[in-house]
Amino acid sequence: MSGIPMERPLLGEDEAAALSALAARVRELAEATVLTAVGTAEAAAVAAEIEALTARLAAGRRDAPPFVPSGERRMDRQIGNPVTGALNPLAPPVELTVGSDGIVRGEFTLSTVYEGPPSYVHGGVSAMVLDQVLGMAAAASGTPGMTATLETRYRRPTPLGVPLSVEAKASRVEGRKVYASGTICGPDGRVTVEATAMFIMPQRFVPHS
Ligand SMILES: CCCCCCCC/C=C\CCCCCCCC(=O)SCCNC(=O)CCNC(=O)[C@H](O)C(C)(C)COP(=O)(O)OP(=O)(O)OC[C@H]1O[C@@H](n2cnc3c(N)ncnc32)[C@H](O)[C@@H]1OP(=O)(O)O
Repeated sequence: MSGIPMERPLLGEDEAAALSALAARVRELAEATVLTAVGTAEAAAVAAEIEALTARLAAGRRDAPPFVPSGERRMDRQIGNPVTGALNPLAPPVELTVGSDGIVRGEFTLSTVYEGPPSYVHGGVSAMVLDQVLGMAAAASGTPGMTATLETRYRRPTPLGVPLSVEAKASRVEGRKVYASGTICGPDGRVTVEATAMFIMPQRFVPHS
């Protein structure tokens, strides 16, 4: 069992906006850190200032990432999610919409903090994005689940620093299992990564009938 409590505090609109703005600044900080050439003394001075800022934030620490109150869909509540969460500096973040056709779509740009091969996106980052998007497509089919399998096929390198699109759809539901597939495309519309996945609603979450 995880040591993080399942119960989540709910953020009000103002606090969610303020913390999302904070996360956006921290994202800029991460990229500036990867690219900085200010030299050792300045880097050490900035590190000390950041340590002090971190202590200020930690002065009011929650036991678990908060949620936002239920939006249009329950799955939009996880504002600390590492792919879609505006509150999480590690999230690009990828903004997703669910169409009436059940297709989950999003556009996003990945900065150099996600670099794998020089100038291209790390394959694990593409897999993480696809896991989330296919998982949301599974959930949109009415049967949310945990990832049981995820297969990625890297057709061509995914470029950093340019708009990418991602989409996914559930293809079939078999009891507690949902199958989904999706793609990431570059700005030219060509597929860079394809994925298929199977999600399983854990037995313990199935309501007893
Ligand atoms: C209501 C809540 C539901 C969950 C919450 C989801 C919220 C969704 C909301 C918003 C969408 C957001 C999107 C999120 C995207 C990211 C998701 C992740 O990152 S998930 C983290 C990574 N994945 C794990 O850590 C899983 C670890 N594995 C497990 O917990 C279990 O193994 C699990 C749940 C996958 C299955 O456990 P069992 O106990 O429920 O299932 P058994 O009864 O053992 O098996 C059922 C059938 O499935 C097959 N099966 C089980 N695991 C399999 C596997 N890994 N691969 C292939 N088949 C598997 C079995 O062979 C069996 O097949 P036969 O019915 O007999 O034919």
